[in-house]
Amino acid sequence: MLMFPGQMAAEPVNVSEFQELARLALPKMYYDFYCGGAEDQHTLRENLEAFRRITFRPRILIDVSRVDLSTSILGYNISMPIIVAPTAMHQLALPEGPIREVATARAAATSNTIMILSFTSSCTIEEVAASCNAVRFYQLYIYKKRDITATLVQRAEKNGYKAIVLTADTPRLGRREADIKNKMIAPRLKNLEGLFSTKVTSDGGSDLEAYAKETMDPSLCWKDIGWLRSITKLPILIKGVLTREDGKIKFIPRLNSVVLTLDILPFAARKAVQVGVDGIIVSNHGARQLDYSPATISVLEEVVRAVEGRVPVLMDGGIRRGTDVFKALALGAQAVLVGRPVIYGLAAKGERGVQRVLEMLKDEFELTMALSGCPSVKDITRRHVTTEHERLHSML
Ligand SMILES: Cc1cc2nc3c(=O)[nH]c(=O)nc-3n(C[C@H](O)[C@H](O)[C@H](O)COP(=O)(O)O)c2cc1C
Ligand SMILES: CC(C)CC(=O)C(=O)O
Repeated sequence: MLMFPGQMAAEPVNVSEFQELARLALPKMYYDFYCGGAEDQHTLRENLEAFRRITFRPRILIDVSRVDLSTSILGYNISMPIIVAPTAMHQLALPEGPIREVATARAAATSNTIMILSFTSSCTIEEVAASCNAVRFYQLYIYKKRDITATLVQRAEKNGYKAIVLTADTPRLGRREADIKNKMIAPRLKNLEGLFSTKVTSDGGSDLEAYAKETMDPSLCWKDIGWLRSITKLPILIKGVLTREDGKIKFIPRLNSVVLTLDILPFAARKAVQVGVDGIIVSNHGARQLDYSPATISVLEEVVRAVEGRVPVLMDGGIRRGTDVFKALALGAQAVLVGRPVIYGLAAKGERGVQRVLEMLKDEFELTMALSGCPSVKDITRRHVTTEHERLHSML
């Protein structure tokens, strides 16, 4: 956003402008941490670019005097198919005052949508739960010290979180070169106070990476979903399943609904269903883990097909416009998660900023629906978009 000296900053009108405000507001180390991706950041660019290669097939002369964006996820009614992704350490975006993830949760509540609280949050599970009536899911990393993970799951359950989102794409942290150069600090995790010290120091690079190496369990495998199910009644969402080899896992009967945040691959999608999860989130962790993973929107349909409607599929990665939300729904997602845009809102304007970002995406999505001839989310179909693959195929 270009500004002349003395000129008042105009209110941002889109998510990119919020990003610029966040860049101006944050110390470089934190801004780099939030906006960066892994290694060459190819996937980071692709997450955005792949949306631009999808075009619309809008319909006309359909009554769109009322447009209904509401939907439901795992039985929870929400005002729009846009929910808050789990992102770490909101304290870095909003250092003043005790609020942090509480501000994000309150904004989600005002927007009548779901917030997924990160395992690496600055506020505690209890603080966020007490702050508002947003429907909350709890994102989980499985630590080498299983009892710590189990304690947090129990606290989430006790405090009214409605599902566990197991992030499974992080046996080790992706190589984020800006964090290495900046010597990114390790999180101080209030949730772990009295349980475990997260104070680690790297030998000259990213403390965050050293923290992940020290804590995350790289031996995590499919059978551990059985363990997780044995310690909670909550639905479980998993993030980050990858190979056909996962087929060795035995079927675990579904005891209750389970949601899964899945990173990318269709075999993984089948596996996720096989072990009895109730939903999948297609995600490449905002391009922060394995660089040269495909853009999530480009593999969404493949995953949706593999799942064959047995569980809902959600997606995240690169959602910056209401048109992106529409494209994801047309390709089979039941809802999308937004990560960085929420942080940009928080860094720029606190709770009100997050609220504005969610509102902007909602308004843009509503307009996209109207201009495409879709009065409700159920009216959005595969035939409302053309993918690059289809365009290339039609030229043969
Ligand atoms: C700064 C940052 C921190 C994140 N922290 C977490 C986390 O703690 N747990 C997790 O499962 N995913 C985490 N993610 C990934 C997000 O949940 C989500 O997959 C991603 O941000 C979506 O892409 P987007 O940022 O383009 O919307 C993080 C992403 C960012 C950008
Ligand atoms: C502390 C990190 C493990 C949080 C995270 O998932 C991320 O930065 O992408």
